[in-house]
Amino acid sequence: MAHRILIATSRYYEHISLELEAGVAEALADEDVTLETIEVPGAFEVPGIIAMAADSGRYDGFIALGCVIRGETSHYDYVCGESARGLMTLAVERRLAIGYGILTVENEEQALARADRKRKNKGRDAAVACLEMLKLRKKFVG
Ligand SMILES: Nc1c(NC[C@H](O)[C@H](O)[C@H](O)CO)[nH]c(=O)[nH]c1=O
Ligand SMILES: CC(=O)[C@@H](O)COP(=O)(O)O
Repeated sequence: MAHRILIATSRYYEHISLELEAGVAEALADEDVTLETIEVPGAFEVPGIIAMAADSGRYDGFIALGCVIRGETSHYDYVCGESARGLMTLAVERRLAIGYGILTVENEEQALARADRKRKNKGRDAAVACLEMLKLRKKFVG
């Protein structure tokens, strides 16, 4: 049966997220998966929405997408750190298969290079990781 994967994406930097989403779609085009996307305001909200969606039992795996760009204050550290921590907590404590595609960068130029499908394509990396964790989970959890 097709794996049901939810893409949880921050729209804070929408143009970056859209390119990451395109990278995911391209990477999974030939796989037996169904993809759904849900948007949240920022990276900080991504773990929360994945937790809610996981509770619904409708998804096998998750791909977290977004971009956090350093500003003038320490806010960046909280948004990046808490978002990653929340995702790791979900992955470890609830055995969720989560691909991590939230860019944490110094400037927009770095973000564009990492989102771009013709360059670093971090959307693809997150998609591949999610799929691989889904397969590995079968081995141990069923
Ligand atoms: N500065 C960035 C944010 N900040 C917003 C937070 O994620 C959050 O939505 C807000 O604090 C309301 O709860 N989000 C990003 O995704 N990227 C940023 O660079
Ligand atoms: C990552 C952020 O939240 C950042 O955009 C905030 O910028 P600032 O630290 O200049 O308020």
